Amino acid sequence: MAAQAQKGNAVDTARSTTSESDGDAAGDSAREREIALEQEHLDRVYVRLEEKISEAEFLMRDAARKGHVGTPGALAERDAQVFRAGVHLNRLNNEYEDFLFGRIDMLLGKDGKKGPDGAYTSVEPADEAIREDDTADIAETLHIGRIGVLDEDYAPLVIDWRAPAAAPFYRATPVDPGRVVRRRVIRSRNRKVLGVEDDLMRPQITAYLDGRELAVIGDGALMAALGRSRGHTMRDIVSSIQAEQDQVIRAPAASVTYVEGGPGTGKTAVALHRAAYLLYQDRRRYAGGILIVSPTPLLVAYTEGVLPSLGEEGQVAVRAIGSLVDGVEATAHDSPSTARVKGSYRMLKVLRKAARGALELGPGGNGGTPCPERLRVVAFNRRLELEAGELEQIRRTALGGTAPVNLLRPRARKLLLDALWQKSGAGSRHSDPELAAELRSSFDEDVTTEDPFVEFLDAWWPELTPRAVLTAMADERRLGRWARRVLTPGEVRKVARSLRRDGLTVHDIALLDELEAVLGTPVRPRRKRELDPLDQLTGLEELMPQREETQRERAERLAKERVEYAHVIVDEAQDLTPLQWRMVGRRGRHATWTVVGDPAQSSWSDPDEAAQARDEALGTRPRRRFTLTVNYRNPSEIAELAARVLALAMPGAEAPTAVRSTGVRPRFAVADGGFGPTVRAEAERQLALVDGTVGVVVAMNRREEAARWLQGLGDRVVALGSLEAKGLEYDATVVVSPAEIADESPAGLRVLYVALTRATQQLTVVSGERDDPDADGVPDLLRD
Ligand SMILES: Nc1ncnc2c1ncn2[C@@H]1O[C@H](COP(=O)(O)OP(=O)(O)OP(=O)(O)O)[C@@H](O)[C@H]1O
Repeated sequence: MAAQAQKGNAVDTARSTTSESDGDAAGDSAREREIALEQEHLDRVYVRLEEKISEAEFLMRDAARKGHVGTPGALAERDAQVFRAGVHLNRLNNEYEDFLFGRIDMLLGKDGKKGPDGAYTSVEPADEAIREDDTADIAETLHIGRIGVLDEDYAPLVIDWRAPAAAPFYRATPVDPGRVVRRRVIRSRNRKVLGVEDDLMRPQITAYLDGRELAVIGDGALMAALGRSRGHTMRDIVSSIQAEQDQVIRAPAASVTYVEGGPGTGKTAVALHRAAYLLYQDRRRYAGGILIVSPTPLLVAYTEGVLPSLGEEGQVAVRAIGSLVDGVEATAHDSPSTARVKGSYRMLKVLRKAARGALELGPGGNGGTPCPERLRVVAFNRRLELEAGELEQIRRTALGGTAPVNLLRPRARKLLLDALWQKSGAGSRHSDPELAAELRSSFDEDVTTEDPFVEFLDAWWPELTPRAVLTAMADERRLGRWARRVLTPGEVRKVARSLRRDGLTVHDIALLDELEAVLGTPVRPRRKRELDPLDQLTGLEELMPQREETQRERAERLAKERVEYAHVIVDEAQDLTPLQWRMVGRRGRHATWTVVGDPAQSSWSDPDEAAQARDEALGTRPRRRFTLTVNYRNPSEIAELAARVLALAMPGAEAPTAVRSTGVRPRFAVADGGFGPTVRAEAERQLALVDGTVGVVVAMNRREEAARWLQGLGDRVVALGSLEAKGLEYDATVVVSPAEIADESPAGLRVLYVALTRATQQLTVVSGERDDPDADGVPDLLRD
């Protein structure tokens, strides 16, 4: 269903002035003329791009033939634009709908200076740009696209969307238009221009381009974009970024950029576009990688296509919070009360004790070879022995302080040798210190080359893995010991029980990462990787006839090898637990940060504790704060209903302003008996009404049941647990039993707020008995 644009003041963009009406013949021919003009330009762009790819191919062949062409850095520098053009052209043919998507027509600037991309730099118009009779001439026209393209005379055919010259395309508003008179969004596919949508920034003047009055076509690009139906993946918003979003995307990368905004304000979209922008601004700096932390694998999958569509993927790792530790991937959730314990600061003490305590369990931590209770060796032809009590004392001394347990093994080994040396009595034989030292050293060699000593050490001070310690914590009695005076017996029971289950949960990943830090990894000699001079060229492999590794594969490999990043972007930051903040913080100790979130959507029950952890992870770096205020996802009818829950969840919090209205009010249905038939019927109804996707959101413990209710309805409909709905959106949603969702956890009302704000067009709320629906089916929690 097409959404109707609401001509309100909510959007920080121009409302369009339409100089034609639908079906009007003059209007149609104006549209066709404008489309033909843009087609001409697009054709020129493709001719130029093809020239550039030929250049790129030649260079590549040449580079491969010669084996090397200067230092990798210099090569990358010199040819980066050529390579990128080639890569983009390759993809353009297959993937990109809108390579060239924008245009701005501008007045004469205050001065005649041009920037490196060939565009005039002045933001404000010259005094004489507008004549007294409110007419003006267009002095400069810029086309905006996914990459910059210069013609043979170095004049800009297309400006990269991230270049400073493109900023007016996003920033200009009727209130503050700068030099922009008309902003145009161009829609194309397969090299064919399909349509144009214009917004007038200075509707009060009559502007001329080449002696002809400037045409204005269509109803505005934003509304067209918002009305489109949703698929299983997110689209980029590059052609309709709004001014307040653009401020965030282009904010300087220093320190911490902190962005808050309600549901649907574009936080995730902005975060992804910011990653692409930062890479464009300073590719060398971000060669250290950008990490985007996402709350769920579903959201990672949903947003996966955005960066490639912006021409970026190699240096950006998008990871779910449950996949941040290499080699493990967790998707299962703990119950809210268990998650609360596992994510809290209190676990730090428990983990430190567990890491030390697990040593006593011998190699494997749990059940394997038991920890030996005595050490017997022969040295200098004497039998020497250390008893359990002595060993215990040595262990305690070795463990003093806070150093990582695995790194203390050399210290423990030294203490053992000291004790054996003492027992041998050999120390008293020589008073000459040099001779004594020599004797000691041959004693040590004697002992340490003996198998029993080596075997003893391996069993008595094994190298512990985080996984082994976590497994050891699954024993309730043992965990009780390690958590004494920190967790209650009930909490110990819950944590131990959850660790006994198969597979790891999302919250276990932060425990593993913390244990990794507490245990430490002994340094092992690493094999040096040979440096291939061509290795640093992005996109190279796509042009080489025999590539060995795709860009994505290489990105994955680099991500695995990488421990820290140059920039960290945290999406849905309100949900990170203290331990998760510590885990993410370790990956960005020297990074700059972008943190986006909405406290009103937090599913974490102790926001103050999480805020403290966030502040610790981000350190004392100064914060630059932004607030996004416009909801681009929900029509006002849905946003109004959700705002009722917001008022309960966070009294006084302000909801973002919905930018459009569909005239379709949310629907209420009551399930008599079981939910299954009603939910299925409502989902079927939604499927008939919308072209895109339908999401059915239920309390977490009903997920599997809900999947069964929807069996056979096809892949346009999905069942989701309330926590999985985070960040996602659907054309239509069915929210099942608000009361169940709200009662799931202390943060349940905020989780319900998330569930109610997922739909772009239609929302149905299904109530059960527990929801206490009124005669209209409106559940208690959603009544005015
Ligand atoms: N400027 C824009 N032009 C077109 N679409 C936009 C724009 N800004 C946001 N959107 C669309 O609005 C929807 C919501 O955006 P996004 O998911 O980034 O919001 P969010 O703030 O992260 O929401 P939530 O907090 O609920 O997860 C997306 O479909 C996005 O593409």
